[in-house]
Amino acid sequence: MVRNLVVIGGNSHPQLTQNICGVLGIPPAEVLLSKFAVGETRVEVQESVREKDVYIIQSGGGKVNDHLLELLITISACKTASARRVTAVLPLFPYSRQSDIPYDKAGAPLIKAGAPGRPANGGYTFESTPPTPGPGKPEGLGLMNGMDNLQKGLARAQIEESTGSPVKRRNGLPRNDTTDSLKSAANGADDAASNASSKINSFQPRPGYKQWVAQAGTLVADLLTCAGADHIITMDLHDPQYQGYFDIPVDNLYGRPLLKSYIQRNIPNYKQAVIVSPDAGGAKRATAIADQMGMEFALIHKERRPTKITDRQNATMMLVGDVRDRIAILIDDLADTSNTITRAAKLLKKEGASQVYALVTHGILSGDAIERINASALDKVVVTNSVEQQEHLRLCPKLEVLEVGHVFAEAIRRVHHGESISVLFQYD
Ligand SMILES: O=P(O)(O)OC[C@H]1O[C@H](OP(=O)(O)OP(=O)(O)O)[C@H](O)[C@@H]1O
Repeated sequence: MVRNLVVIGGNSHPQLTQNICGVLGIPPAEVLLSKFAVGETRVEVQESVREKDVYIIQSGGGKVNDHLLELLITISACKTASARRVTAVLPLFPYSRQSDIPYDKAGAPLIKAGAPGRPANGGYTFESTPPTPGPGKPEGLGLMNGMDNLQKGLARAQIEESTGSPVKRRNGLPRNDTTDSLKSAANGADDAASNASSKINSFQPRPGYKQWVAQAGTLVADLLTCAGADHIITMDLHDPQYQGYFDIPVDNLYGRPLLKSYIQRNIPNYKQAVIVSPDAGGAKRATAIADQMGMEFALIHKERRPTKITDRQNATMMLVGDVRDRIAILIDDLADTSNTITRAAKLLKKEGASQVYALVTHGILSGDAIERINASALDKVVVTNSVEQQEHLRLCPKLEVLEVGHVFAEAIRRVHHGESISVLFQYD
């Protein structure tokens, strides 16, 4: 029996909200989620949430920016309506792939070359510009400027003291007669100062400083907290360290038990199959499954770390491991354009794999991902319904969908009753 628990579903995945509420045995709360003609989101919570434990379900696929804003407004609406606690349930966490800036092998940000002949990273340097002043280092421009102003001021004070008249500044005001040496001292000081200031005016920071890649992951974490979220529930975060961006509890559920059970039930003689990670980033995730199931593991190594689709298409891929005459099972956290899994499947078939399965927690499948899968060497693609899959299922005969509603329902029930979440995955 769940008391004082309210579940609100956003527009991103009404079916999942229904499934979760079905397991919990409560109806979703009445909310009006609409838009003004201009496109602004409008949220009306149509029942009382005073002193209630509220769970708002909003996933990260589809119109991700609209859904995020809708979630923020709904959190804030519940908070200001005196909800006791508000938990944002994000089956696929939006922006979690942007928790760091893209970088190359040397650790420098990947930025466009600004001009012909400039190195691929745009001439990025780890040196700060202007250099930090310090013992034995040349003075920075800022410090020089300060010193020059001081010298100029002192020279002027000397002239004024000896002549008893104010010295004309370089602004066209009448100038009193002064001794040549003092005049030249003052003018010299002015020249030095104006040289320094023209250096500042013409100062161009190095290209690495002009480019700034937004760390949207940090901002999204802050926005959720500022809107009033007290707790986050999500699944298979792209980068589990992203939890550290929050100063509220984050429960990162695993999709692993669902994927493992699919393998056990549906892949014939699965112990002879090979678990494959399509890139180094997902190796930990895939080896965890291979180890727990006593299966072999292979890795596809991408020659360089790509950040754009075009980069990914150009990246060289090579297989580390043996898949000849065996079923290869690709494991990844998400498929967006599906470029990663379709290219990996092509390579695995070339290396002699008899069949290729892709088991992916979040089937975002944007743009022409479905067409790409249909035309690919993949035999089967298995995703969870952390993102809406009805339309994908209609278009893709190779697609199979695993239900996650009961996992989120159980997590909500446990959080509501103050029970452990980790025991949920203790024996997976
Ligand atoms: O379907 P796609 O459009 O090909 O995208 C899917 C890939 O993107 C993500 O990794 P990402 O390339 O962001 O980097 P990482 O795993 O190296 O962190 C994800 O882990 C997949 O491997």
